[in-house]
Amino acid sequence: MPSFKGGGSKTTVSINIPQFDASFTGTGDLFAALMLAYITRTNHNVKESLERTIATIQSVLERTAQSFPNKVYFQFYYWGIFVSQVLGFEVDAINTVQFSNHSGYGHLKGKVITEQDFDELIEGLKMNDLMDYTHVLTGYCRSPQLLSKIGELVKELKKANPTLMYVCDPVMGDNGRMYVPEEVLPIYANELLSVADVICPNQFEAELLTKIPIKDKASLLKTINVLHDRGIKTVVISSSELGPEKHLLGVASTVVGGSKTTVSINIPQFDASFTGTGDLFAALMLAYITRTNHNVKESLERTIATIQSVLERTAQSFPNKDPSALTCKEKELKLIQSKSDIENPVVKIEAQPFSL
Ligand SMILES: Nc1ncnc2c1ncn2[C@@H]1O[C@H](COP(=O)(O)OP(=O)(O)O)[C@@H](O)[C@H]1O
Ligand SMILES: Cc1ncc(COP(=O)(O)O)c(CN)c1O
Repeated sequence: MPSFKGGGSKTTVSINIPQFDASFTGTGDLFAALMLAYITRTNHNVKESLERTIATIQSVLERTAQSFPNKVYFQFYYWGIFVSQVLGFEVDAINTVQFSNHSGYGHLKGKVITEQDFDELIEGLKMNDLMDYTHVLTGYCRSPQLLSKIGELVKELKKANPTLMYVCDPVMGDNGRMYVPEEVLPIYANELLSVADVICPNQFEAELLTKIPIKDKASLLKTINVLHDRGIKTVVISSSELGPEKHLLGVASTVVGGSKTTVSINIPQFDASFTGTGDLFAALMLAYITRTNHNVKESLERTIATIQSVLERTAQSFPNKDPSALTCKEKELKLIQSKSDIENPVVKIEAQPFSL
């Protein structure tokens, strides 16, 4: 029964809530967050806030019996989580780091989770029989020991569910610079690639993994083939510098039943560098590769369409500023504002068969 005392006049309202014949966990959290939103929107109109909050929770509880077909398991930071949820995946996330902010800012405070922390979380999931994952997506991780454990876990999960898809985003660096300890490289190269179904390095990361410098389309194709030869079904280079002027080139390649399809896409380049786009890319590819059953052309097109609209909205939020002059904070990706573009991306750029 919320009550508001403002300007001397008090309003108190109550609502009858149809009761479900079960008890749920999480509804109190939901209630508080919804009341916060509606009290803000209505400027403390407790009647409307209570009504909308209860209406929302009632519909969530009604829908709770319908479950999603996919249960994704995430191991990283936050950008991809929202995208996966919007695209219909139920997400369990383990933050491999709990930082105050991403590493693009001048200062970084916080903690990297330890192997013991990780073991405890996995133990709890196992004790409750919650390890029925359909997908695993790994991203930013600074600890080689932890990455190695994640590799073991993926093997275990695959034993339990042979159709589980593991998408490995080997987050190590960009533009010739590593931003994680270099000890993670051999773990990706020797332990994680062998269990990955999909891998999505950027150009620099692909070079690190294969030791092949990518200077032209031929060396790019060679890199992709080396990664396929390691048993990876779908290899995606999220961006390379081989596009036409003011464009990046993205490439995706898949081998199904012995036949290979490789496509590329020209990505209009913004005059700024953003953080989180690689995370977004991996989460989007996971969703579309799943939906289209490894149709790399459609997956790459929809992924790029989505990211382009997120970046446009991000850059346009300061229309009087040159994108290259935006601060780190101003460049935080406008994900929530892009929810409908994430749900229904409009493909404007077609991917083409990749040819030399
Ligand atoms: N400056 C940019 N202009 C246009 N698109 C970008 C830009 N930076 C990133 N992207 C988009 O984000 C995707 C992933 O970025 P990329 O740089 O490859 O990953 P990472 O962040 O892991 O280095 C690219 O495929 C591209 O669509
Ligand atoms: C915490 C964290 N997570 C992930 C990333 C990777 O960012 P991106 O998706 O742009 O590759 C970074 C960038 N250094 C980061 O600081």
